[in-house]
Amino acid sequence: MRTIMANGADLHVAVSGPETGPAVVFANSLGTDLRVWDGLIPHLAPGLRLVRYDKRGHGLSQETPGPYGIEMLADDAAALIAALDLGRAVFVGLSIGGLIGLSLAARHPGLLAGLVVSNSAARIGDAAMWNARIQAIRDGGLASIATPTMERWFSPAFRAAGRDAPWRRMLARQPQGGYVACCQAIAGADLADAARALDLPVQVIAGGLDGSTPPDLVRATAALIPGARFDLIADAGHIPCVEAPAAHAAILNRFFKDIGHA
Ligand SMILES: O=C(O)CC1=CCC(=O)O1
Repeated sequence: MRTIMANGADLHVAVSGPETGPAVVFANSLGTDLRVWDGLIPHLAPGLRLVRYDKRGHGLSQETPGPYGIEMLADDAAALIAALDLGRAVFVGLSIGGLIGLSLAARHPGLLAGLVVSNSAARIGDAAMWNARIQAIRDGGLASIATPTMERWFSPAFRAAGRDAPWRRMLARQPQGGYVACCQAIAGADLADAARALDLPVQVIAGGLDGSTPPDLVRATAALIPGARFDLIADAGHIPCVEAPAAHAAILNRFFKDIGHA
């Protein structure tokens, strides 16, 4: 177990692969921790230096008092990349991780060789939606929102097979204050202008059965980003690294190869 002090928060990280390999940093979604990438890692091309981390207020990372902002979470990621001396990394962001990636690319372009925005958008939901979710959590805790969350995260087939059960437990065990603080960060984030101004290779990925960031929303964000590629994983929900890890990794491997990050 390793933690790194980054931008005033002690962040839990998992680092693997050769020290000199091109670096890839993975930022996971709201209500998950870095284990969300476990099934994807074996499908990735060899030789990469892989860095997974729990964002502030999630997993084993420090839960500092909220509210958080996307810029703060992006600066956390920048501090982590600098502390690990990764050079120019590819940042792979899932959902709120994608918002963090868009902000990171805008605020710290020199740190990145490329960006993957997976199951995310320049703007996710609106303030009323996030405030209602925060209120529901304050009233009933994270377990009380687990069923509708699983319906947004995973396809009907995945849930019918009971494969959502461990992820339901993962959601319920996240620090409640950290989850709420990240909801506040998402509610305040609109990265459309940042997306339009990006000047780096970008891969955007959507899940055909995503109930949180539906494919049309993700595609619309891809259309904002100059030169961005877009791919759809038709039979996956919001978390394709869990539900369709081989398909998710295949898109990442092709992107890394095409931009010479391999
Ligand atoms: O709706 C959800 O719970 C999924 C989600 C939205 C932003 C994020 O990171 O995850």
